[in-house]
Amino acid sequence: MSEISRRDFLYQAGLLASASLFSFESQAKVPNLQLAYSAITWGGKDLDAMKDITSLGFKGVQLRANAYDTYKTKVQELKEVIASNSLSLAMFSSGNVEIDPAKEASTIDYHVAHASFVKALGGNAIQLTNSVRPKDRLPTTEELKRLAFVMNEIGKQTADLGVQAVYHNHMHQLGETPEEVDIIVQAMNPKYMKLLLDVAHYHQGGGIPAKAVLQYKDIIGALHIKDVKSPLADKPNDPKAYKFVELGQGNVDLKAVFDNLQKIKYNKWAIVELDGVPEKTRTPLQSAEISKAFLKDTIGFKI
Ligand SMILES: O=C1C[C@@H](O)[C@H](O)[C@@H](O)C1=O
Repeated sequence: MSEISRRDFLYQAGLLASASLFSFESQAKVPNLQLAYSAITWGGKDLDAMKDITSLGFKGVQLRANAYDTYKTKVQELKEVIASNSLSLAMFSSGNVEIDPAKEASTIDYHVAHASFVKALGGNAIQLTNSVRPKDRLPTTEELKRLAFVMNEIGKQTADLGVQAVYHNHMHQLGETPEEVDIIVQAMNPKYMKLLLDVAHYHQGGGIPAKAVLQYKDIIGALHIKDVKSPLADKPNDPKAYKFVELGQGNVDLKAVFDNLQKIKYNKWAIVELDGVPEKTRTPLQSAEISKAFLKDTIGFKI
């Protein structure tokens, strides 16, 4: 072998070796992270959702408050369906928190009832959102702190049942921008409340989700792994228009998110979520397959 072809051979061999090392490393990227998928895409057809989610190899499911309405009087039936699909109930969308003092007792009772339901299903976490963002002005610091205060009260009571309450950052709610999220999170009592960091809502609110992973590493209780596209080609006059899309199809730097999850050795649920199929021609299962392919091929997960 001439010196040049020998050098070329060694170079190619080196590339191959580092390529296989890379794929090995990425498979082991966040070894203790648990992947779940949210039923929201199936629009209330939870039984179909669980069948599809299991078929794709995810280990957990997030159900929504509609499941409470349907199954509150037949909890065992739902528990058996979850178990027969070899799934865990990773998260339950418990709904909105009221900050009006007159509604404090009823909002606490509402979420505590959901927490009992979740406990009976074998789950241990509920997600809190809110619909109290003022329409005509920015929220005040007092309003943001008041939300944290009420959530702390909810979290205190659900903790007694063995259920962790988590605050979900969300567009058009209290906690849209990173600054608002920070005020809320700083006012949360970490003994009772954790953060569900939704990376797509956080990105759309102007934040850098990978940075938030490091910033909130001690208080993150769960993640929504999702992607969002903005602006939209069909809404050229609205630069703020956005839509949720399958993983890898939008603007969220998910690779950076997973790099930082690796740094913090994240070991809790990461729930893949897509609010609705972005293309009418696709089924929820087909959209989930696209996201799964991204997790395997780009992030390196073995699912
Ligand atoms: O409960 C939810 C409702 C959706 O609006 C949202 O995008 C999602 O993150 C969620 O958890």
